[in-house]
Amino acid sequence: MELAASNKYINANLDLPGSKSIANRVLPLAAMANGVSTIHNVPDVGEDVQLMLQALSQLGIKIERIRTDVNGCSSYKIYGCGGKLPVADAELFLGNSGTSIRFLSAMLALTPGSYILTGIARMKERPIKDLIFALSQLGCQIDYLENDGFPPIKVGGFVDNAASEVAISGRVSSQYLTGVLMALPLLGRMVQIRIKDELISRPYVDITLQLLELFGVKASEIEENVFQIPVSDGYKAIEYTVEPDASSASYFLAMGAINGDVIVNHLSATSLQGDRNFARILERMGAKVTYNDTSIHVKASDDLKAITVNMEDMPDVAMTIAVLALFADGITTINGIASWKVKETDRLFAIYTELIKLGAEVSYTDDSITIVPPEKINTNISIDTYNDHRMAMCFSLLAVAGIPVVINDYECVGKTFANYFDLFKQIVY
Ligand SMILES: O=C(O)C1=C[C@@H](OP(=O)(O)O)[C@@H](O)[C@H](O)C1
Ligand SMILES: C=C(OP(=O)(O)O)C(=O)O
Repeated sequence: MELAASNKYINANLDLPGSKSIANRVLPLAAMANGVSTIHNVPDVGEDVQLMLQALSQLGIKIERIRTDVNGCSSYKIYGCGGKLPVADAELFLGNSGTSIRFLSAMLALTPGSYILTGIARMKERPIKDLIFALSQLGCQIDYLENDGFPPIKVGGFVDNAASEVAISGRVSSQYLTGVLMALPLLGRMVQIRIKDELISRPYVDITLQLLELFGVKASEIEENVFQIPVSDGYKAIEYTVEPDASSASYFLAMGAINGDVIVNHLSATSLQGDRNFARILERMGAKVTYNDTSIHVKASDDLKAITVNMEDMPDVAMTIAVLALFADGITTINGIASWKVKETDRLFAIYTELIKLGAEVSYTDDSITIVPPEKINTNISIDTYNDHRMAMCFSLLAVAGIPVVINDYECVGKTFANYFDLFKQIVY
């Protein structure tokens, strides 16, 4: 897709689609709950969430679309199975959705049925070993069907061994801990989970803990990195509205910082998602930022300036900062991004390669990237997107900064935001 340079001052007031991370927690929790839940603002524009919905209906969960909400979202009724899935044998295709495969692997491993979980070729390169190792401590039976440590896997034949403590690594992905936290309340007894090394992407675990509480299970962190699941009779049904996706918001807030005045509604300093803090990074780069009760507002102010920043808590929107570095005065260093290598693509390689094409001087280590912007950014460059939605969305910012660019295979945005470029064109041109 060719994106012409825009010199327009961007004025936008946006209602964005619901959060993938929240939807992909709430939907399986509602599926396992006792009773019928109603969930609003579920993004139909995101393949990851559609794959989760599809998997749940394959497992026999009744799901009813009851209403169309704004911007490609719907409200659904989820008929919870009270922890007893109607279908005991299924093969689930989960695309390249890390949340779907990690959360469902954990939940299904602790139920009596037999299930295969698989995905696209890249999914088969994304590690899952640390999660499997934790689940096997509870008596879960799990086999790797192709390569050790990676999907596809087969889970089945769970026999509870009454373990009261599980140790898990949080160094590669926080999604493993989230999966275990979501699955354990189904056992109904008290269990402790201990992080045996370090925990990256911590704000995502906070989303999990807050949502578990809404579903009636108050898991607590009894000491740093030790989590306790209480005795419970499972999840209760809820009515809930999914917040807009704060990672998707980053592209529009960044447009405000480059050349505009952008308001994103229904996100605030108290939103569940850690990426709510993205605008605070824009503020450090020189944008004028206001957090209101029900919106985040970013306005261009001074020229953008380079910063050194640790993005371990916000790995997804760290990519947005990497592109903004092109327009910032000085040298940007982003630390805390080791997890980039195991996401939709090797994001370290992808970001490095595409920034170089644009004329930047870029270097990296295992968990950092340093970007020196060129005097003049190369125009009309074809940006490869590596089947990674965020590559397409963050490099689209070039057009907003007045640099014409071509985004190859732009349809990859469908993973979380199929209508991204429709919205982009509406507000940028
Ligand atoms: O739990 C979640 O919803 C997510 C956690 C993060 O992954 P890691 O914990 O693997 O960094 C993030 O990158 C991903 O987009 C969504
Ligand atoms: C890393 C991501 O997704 P996931 O791990 O859920 O596939 C993402 O959306 O940037």
